[in-house]
Amino acid sequence: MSSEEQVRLPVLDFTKEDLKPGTNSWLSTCKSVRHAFEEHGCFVVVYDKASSDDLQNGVFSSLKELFDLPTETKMKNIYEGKPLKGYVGKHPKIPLHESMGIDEGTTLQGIQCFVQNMWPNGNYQFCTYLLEYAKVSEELNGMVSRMIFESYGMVEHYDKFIGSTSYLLRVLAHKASKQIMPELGFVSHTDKSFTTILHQNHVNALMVETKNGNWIHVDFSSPTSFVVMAGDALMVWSNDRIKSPKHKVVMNGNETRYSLGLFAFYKGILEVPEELVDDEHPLQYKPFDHLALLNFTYSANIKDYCGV
Ligand SMILES: O=C(O)CCC(=O)C(=O)O
Ligand SMILES: [Fe+2]
Repeated sequence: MSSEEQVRLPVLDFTKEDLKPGTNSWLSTCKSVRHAFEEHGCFVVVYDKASSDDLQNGVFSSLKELFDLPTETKMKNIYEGKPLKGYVGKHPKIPLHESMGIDEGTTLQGIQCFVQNMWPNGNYQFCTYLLEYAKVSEELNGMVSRMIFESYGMVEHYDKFIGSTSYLLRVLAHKASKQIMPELGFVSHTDKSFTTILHQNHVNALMVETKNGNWIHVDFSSPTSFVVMAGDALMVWSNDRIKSPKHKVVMNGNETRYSLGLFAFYKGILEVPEELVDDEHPLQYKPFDHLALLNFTYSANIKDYCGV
């Protein structure tokens, strides 16, 4: 095995009791977050607020129940004019993949609205478990966002930023491959979000491209593990200090993989802060409307959208 193949993503511990703004462990974690983002574009976080057996079993059995619904029902997950939020499945290039977006998925209203289309008589368990999980994921995203601002010396911008953030929760199912060889579950892409928080059941399948162009497997099979991923908007905001990494899902083995992604979007115009422009880092991007990027063609390069 070459040394490159042994590269692993950093694992940051967010379970420390005193991980609160102002403490030494907060300050050192801020540094680790910035370093991990700049080196890899993503990292694993250990966070135990959603790891109880009850919540884990509740979330993943709810997702099984959801994806076991008839395709016609799942196709009712439509958000007019917002193609990235609806149902995706039965795609000939990625037959193992199915996913659905839950707009405003960290609110009871957002989840109820989604549930109404799937189960007209309601589904109390689905609402309760998904909301509880989404809240933990949002909390984790808030901590990471604050650490980003703080680590670049701009903590005063955090409150406005997080107050204008909206969330898309995407739930995904990847069936086991029937082939002996590993099979592509979801094509290589970068996220359009500012940050993405990923969680999954015990089935690993995520691969991330390293700076050197090699693909590595990401193990986040523990109930306490999350992946934090930089999206294109963070790449823009950081003026290319942080690169949004390419990633894909490759299925191997004989179990269905359920995963959840919380995608954070800024409701407004994002621009590179002047503090992040200097001789070494000339301005790379024009200000851009983050939510409008969602409707820009999926495969487009961010440079085509708002590059200088
Ligand atoms: O299922 C995963 O772990 C990744 C999903 C993903 O990359 C996405 O939905 O953008
Ligand atoms: Fe992604």
